[in-house]
Amino acid sequence: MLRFEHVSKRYPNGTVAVDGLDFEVNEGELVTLVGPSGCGKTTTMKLVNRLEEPTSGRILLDGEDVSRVDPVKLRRRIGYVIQQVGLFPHRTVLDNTATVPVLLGRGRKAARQRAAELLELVGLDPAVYGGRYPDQLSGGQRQRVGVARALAADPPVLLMDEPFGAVDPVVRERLQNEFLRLQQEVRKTVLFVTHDIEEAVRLGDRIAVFGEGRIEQYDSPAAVLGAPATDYVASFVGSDRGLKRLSVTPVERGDLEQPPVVHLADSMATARERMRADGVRWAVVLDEDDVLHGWVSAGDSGASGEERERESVGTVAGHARRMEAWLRLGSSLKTAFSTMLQYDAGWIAVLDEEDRLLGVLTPSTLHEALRRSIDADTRSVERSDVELETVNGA
Ligand SMILES: Nc1ncnc2c1ncn2[C@@H]1O[C@H](COP(=O)(O)OP(=O)(O)OP(=O)(O)O)[C@@H](O)[C@H]1O
Repeated sequence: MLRFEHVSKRYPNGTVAVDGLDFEVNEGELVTLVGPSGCGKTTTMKLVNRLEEPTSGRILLDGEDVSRVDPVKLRRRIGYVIQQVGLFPHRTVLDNTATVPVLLGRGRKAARQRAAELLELVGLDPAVYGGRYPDQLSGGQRQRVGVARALAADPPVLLMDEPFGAVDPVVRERLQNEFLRLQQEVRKTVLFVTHDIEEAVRLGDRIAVFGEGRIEQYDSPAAVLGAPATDYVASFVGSDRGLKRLSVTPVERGDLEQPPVVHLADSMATARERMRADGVRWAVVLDEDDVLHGWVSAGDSGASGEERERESVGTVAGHARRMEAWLRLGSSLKTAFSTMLQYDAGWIAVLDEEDRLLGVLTPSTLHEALRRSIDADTRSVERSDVELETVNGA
């Protein structure tokens, strides 16, 4: 879809901003470019939409050399979102968003209709925000308008240069989540510049780690964190990369425990029987629609016969306790861990997309999943040790 072939850029003052870039971005892929200030990330972006021209090499968009495409036509195919959003201060949010469709010759009415849809898509109610002016918005809201505007021409490619750099960390995380959800819907080919490794890891399908005008590693987030290709990458991702890795390691089916499951309408005698059969002292409780309700305990094992008798009376509904912590399958181990801490819970239900219970995560299964993630790290270290030994032994 987008391909860099031996691309270099030397500015007239002699600065070599990028030096022999070779990489490819697939259609619908979100690639983050990460690296310290001045390593050439912004220049790389500007070469794509021809705000800068390469000194050597070429860039292909859908197989076509961008240097042969008229820059104005090219930029219609490429949305551009920058940190200083650059909204027109004297136009309303709706008109700002409709700017490009109007330029593209869409009727004003159709363009505004589309703009309203896009504002909706980025989480701004057009009825509330459409008539406001940019200075009547928060920084985060302005960024959303910037994203809506970039999407307005429905370009297949989006270039985003630190779009969430100017907002506080909480708003930033919200914008990142919203953007991920939006990207699931629109599936653009995205180049996203950031100097924040956490942001790169959260958003990227792949990450290009830049150092001094070159790509040091181009890989999945898990690989960049788990097996940094060079010392430079290792120091850039930080010594807490094991922890960062939690945010890219998903909860998998194999991690789940399967406690007995009972329904609110079941009798307690049935519930106790199931727990006894499984050798456990609690069961997950679902309501009549199979939606998570909570849990029920088998009761105190030291209870007298009479007490046990009482505990067995009636339905599960009379004994069940609420438990609302749950996760989707595929959530990160980091989310699992923080949910468990937040609810101070001994277990968390894991649900599928249709809210059906798939199993539960307990501290011990979470621990195993953490091990799985850390082992993957250690294995990659061992592998390089082995290579060294082979070299030394030869
Ligand atoms: N127009 C220019 N003329 C000369 N040098 C430039 C020009 N633009 C950028 N540079 C230099 O090229 C190098 C790469 O700059 P670039 O803006 O691409 O880096 P960056 O990784 O995006 O940095 P930041 O994260 O600070 O935005 C820097 O040394 C910068 O000073």
